[in-house]
Amino acid sequence: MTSSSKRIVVAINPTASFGRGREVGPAVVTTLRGLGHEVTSLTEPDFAQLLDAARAAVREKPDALVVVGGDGMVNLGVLALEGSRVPLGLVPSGTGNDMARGLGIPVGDTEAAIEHLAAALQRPARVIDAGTIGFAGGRSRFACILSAGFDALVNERANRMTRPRGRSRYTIALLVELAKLRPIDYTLTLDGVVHHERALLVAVANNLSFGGGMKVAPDASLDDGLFDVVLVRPLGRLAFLRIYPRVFAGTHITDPRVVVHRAAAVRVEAAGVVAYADGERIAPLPVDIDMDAGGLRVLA
Ligand SMILES: Nc1ncnc2c1ncn2[C@@H]1O[C@H](COP(=O)(O)OP(=O)(O)OP(=O)(O)O)[C@@H](O)[C@H]1O
Repeated sequence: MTSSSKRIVVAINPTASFGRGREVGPAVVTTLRGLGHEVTSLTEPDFAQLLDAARAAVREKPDALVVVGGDGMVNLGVLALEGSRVPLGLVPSGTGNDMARGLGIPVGDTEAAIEHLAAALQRPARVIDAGTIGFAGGRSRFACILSAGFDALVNERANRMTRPRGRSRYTIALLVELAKLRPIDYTLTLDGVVHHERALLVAVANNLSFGGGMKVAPDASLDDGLFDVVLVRPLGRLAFLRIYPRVFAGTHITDPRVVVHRAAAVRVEAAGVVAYADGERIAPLPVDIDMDAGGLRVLA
């Protein structure tokens, strides 16, 4: 083994992106072993068992935990690494892959992503922020974006759909939900200040995009110790459809009905709304979100 050889745990979601990236996990393991690293490969029948296995592996203090999948697998990594200084590596093979986009990790080119990881393993890890989420009966963590409102409904619908594959699934889910568009009455507490807001969505963002490159919080920084809290105030369906394509470029935030706050502690309350984070279902509101500044080390 060379002096730069590392002990690496690779946690794989073979079902990411509807199983399209099934070969990515084995390719990561083979390539890293070929480079002389000592690799433990983890796959389990479901997310909960994989999280248990990853947590057990992290207790052995490996040099890195690498996740292979989409943002849900980033979420698994963030949960498994709570309280640990072990860095998180990522080879994206999911549908949205928004964390990889935010970190500058190649998306849609597995070979390039593995090369990027192999190079990052030889550098000090980058320190970024994470978020903690408190809700009735539990707590969780996230790295990308917590959303609660229209976008979460779209996410929920897109997750239930099996086709079309890729980003257009989100567009179709969006159009279906758009037909039922209703403003939500939120109570937001931002660093102790209470705001009552009628809005279509609230996104509490560490990373800038969700849904496969939709830059809902284009100015969000992964290491500024603050969340960008994006609100979209009520819009008619046509106005919403006009603004929607602008989210891919992030230019929607110039619309006066889009409001961005910055805060480190956020409470989101609204009746009958479920919070999603990193594309995973978290819990019905209310949720309390706290900044964990510098809480995550990443290989990027
Ligand atoms: N064997 C398994 N291991 C891990 N996760 C699994 C497994 N089977 C199903 N899943 C589910 O996969 C989801 C995570 O998928 P992931 O984020 O990796 O890919 P994706 O949804 O295609 O991508 P993205 O989140 O970037 O859109 C979780 O909700 C998890 O419950």
